[in-house]
Amino acid sequence: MESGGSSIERRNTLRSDSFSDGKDFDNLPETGCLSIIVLGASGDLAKKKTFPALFNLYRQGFLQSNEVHIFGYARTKISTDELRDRIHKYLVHGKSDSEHSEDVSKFLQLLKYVSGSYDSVDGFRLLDKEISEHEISKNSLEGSSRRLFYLALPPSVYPPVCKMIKHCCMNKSDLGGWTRIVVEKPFGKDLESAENLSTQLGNLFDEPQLYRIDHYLGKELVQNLLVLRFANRFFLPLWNRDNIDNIQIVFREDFGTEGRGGYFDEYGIIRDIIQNHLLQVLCLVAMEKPVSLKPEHIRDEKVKVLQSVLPIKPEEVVLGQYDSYRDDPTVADDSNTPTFATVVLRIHNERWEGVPFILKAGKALNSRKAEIRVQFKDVPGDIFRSKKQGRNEFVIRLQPSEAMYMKLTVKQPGLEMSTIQSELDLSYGQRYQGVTIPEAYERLILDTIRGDQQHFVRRDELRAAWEIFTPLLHKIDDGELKPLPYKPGSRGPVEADELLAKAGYVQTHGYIWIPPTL
Ligand SMILES: NC(=O)C1=CN([C@@H]2O[C@H](COP(=O)(O)OP(=O)(O)OC[C@H]3O[C@@H](n4cnc5c(N)ncnc54)[C@H](OP(=O)(O)O)[C@@H]3O)[C@@H](O)[C@H]2O)C=CC1
Ligand SMILES: O=C1O[C@H](COP(=O)(O)O)[C@@H](O)[C@H](O)[C@H]1O
Repeated sequence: MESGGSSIERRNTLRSDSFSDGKDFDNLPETGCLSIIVLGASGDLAKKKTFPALFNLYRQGFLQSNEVHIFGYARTKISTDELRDRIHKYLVHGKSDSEHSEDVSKFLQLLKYVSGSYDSVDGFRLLDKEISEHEISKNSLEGSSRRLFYLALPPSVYPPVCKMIKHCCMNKSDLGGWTRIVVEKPFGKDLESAENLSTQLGNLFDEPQLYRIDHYLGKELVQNLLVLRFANRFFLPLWNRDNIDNIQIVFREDFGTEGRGGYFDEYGIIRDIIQNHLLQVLCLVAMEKPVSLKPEHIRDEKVKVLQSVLPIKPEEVVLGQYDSYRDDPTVADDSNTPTFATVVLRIHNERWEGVPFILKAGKALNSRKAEIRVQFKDVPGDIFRSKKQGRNEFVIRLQPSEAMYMKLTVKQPGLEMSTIQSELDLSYGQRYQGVTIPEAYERLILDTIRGDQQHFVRRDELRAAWEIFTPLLHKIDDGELKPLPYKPGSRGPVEADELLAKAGYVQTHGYIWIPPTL
């Protein structure tokens, strides 16, 4: 297929080659029907992300009407038709062709809503009955059916819900069937609470049944990181402390907590973005080459990176809170919660000793983007005196407008021998015209069905991630560290830029990368 071809091929099988719940199912084809159960189906994530992702998988042929049924479960008392009405507009969002609307109505027919509480046997028995009826109607052999429970719920209810699933909704798995549980972040609030949650879930399900989702791991350019690093000769010799001066991993949003103030005030930007999304990206940027692409080999290397991170120094942290944040009635008037943070992490190993990894995230800033910026050291013996032009940088723009570009110094075209900064630019919109880049949730749900845990967070990874941030978070929770005020629509506190410069980042003045237009 040409490199600009269809992003996902239609497939008949949902089987992954790389993994199978720790059991040897090689001789057991997955013939049983598939039930996907979205718990918290009345909520924000379910309507905006989970159902649309399922719809896109259906539309592309990854979920087949003859084998899949989708159940919504929540306390809210609505009918199946009301649930269909609620999610309809999120499925058709931005699309209008008639073929699509036919797909939408067929997809909605796969849906069934069951109402019940999260800790009652009655609700879950009813759910199990509905799932079993579906399995029987599809002539699915006992032991071969597959059940995927997606917890689009606040983590506080994970333990009772998992207990109920274990108690009332497990199927037999001796003929290749399975039961898997997908849990959303935040997985805990600190090391202790996360371990507590992991233990409660671990007492009910084996690790290969648990899928801790971090949707940044499903983003196209995050998935590209290992390919870039380990399939290109260019990068192999350069990717180390001898050549790289500093690395920034940045998340910026140009809107505030909007409607999620209550949740956010309890967690703050470090728990919401940095401890999970940005740290996962850091792992992929910094890890050593895994033995193979097997999920366990990759996750082993990620854990090693996390375990090599040194304790965070308070002087290498800048926190901020945007001015109108506390106007939200769901936010405490004296809230100490940061909506912005810059944190320098240092990795104590042979490859990265001395290279600061600067993680920066903020809400209500002047732009929306997420990117990785690798800044190289100055050229030794600079005969062109090109240092003033700025350093080489390799930038991976995760969103919006996925791209990667290399900032480099070239001769300015013309008669004079002068230098200028330019770039080698791979902008996806231009290079891969007509290709739809799948949504992160789409890929990750497909992985859960295929049983591929590569892009999910393993328990020891989670533990190591909390070990890094818990001391800092406790200092913030105790009011020992306070966020600095910043204006909504700004770059955040100026102190953050000062910290960046102190860590070694040299800004190129006068250069700006403009994504190419078609
Ligand atoms: N929304 C988003 O953009 C993102 C969300 N997440 C995570 O996904 C999960 C779900 O998020 P989201 O959909 O926004 O959450 P919601 O607040 O919308 O909750 C989802 C559903 O859970 C039920 N619920 C809410 N609060 C409680 C409670 N205290 N006790 C029991 N049930 C409750 C409600 O259903 P009912 O009352 O009908 O039972 C609600 O519709 C969370 O873990 C969140 O952190 C992660 C990334 C992004
Ligand atoms: O997990 C979260 O992510 C979103 C940002 O996701 P993105 O894919 O749009 O970058 C963020 O807005 C939210 O606060 C956080 O919980």
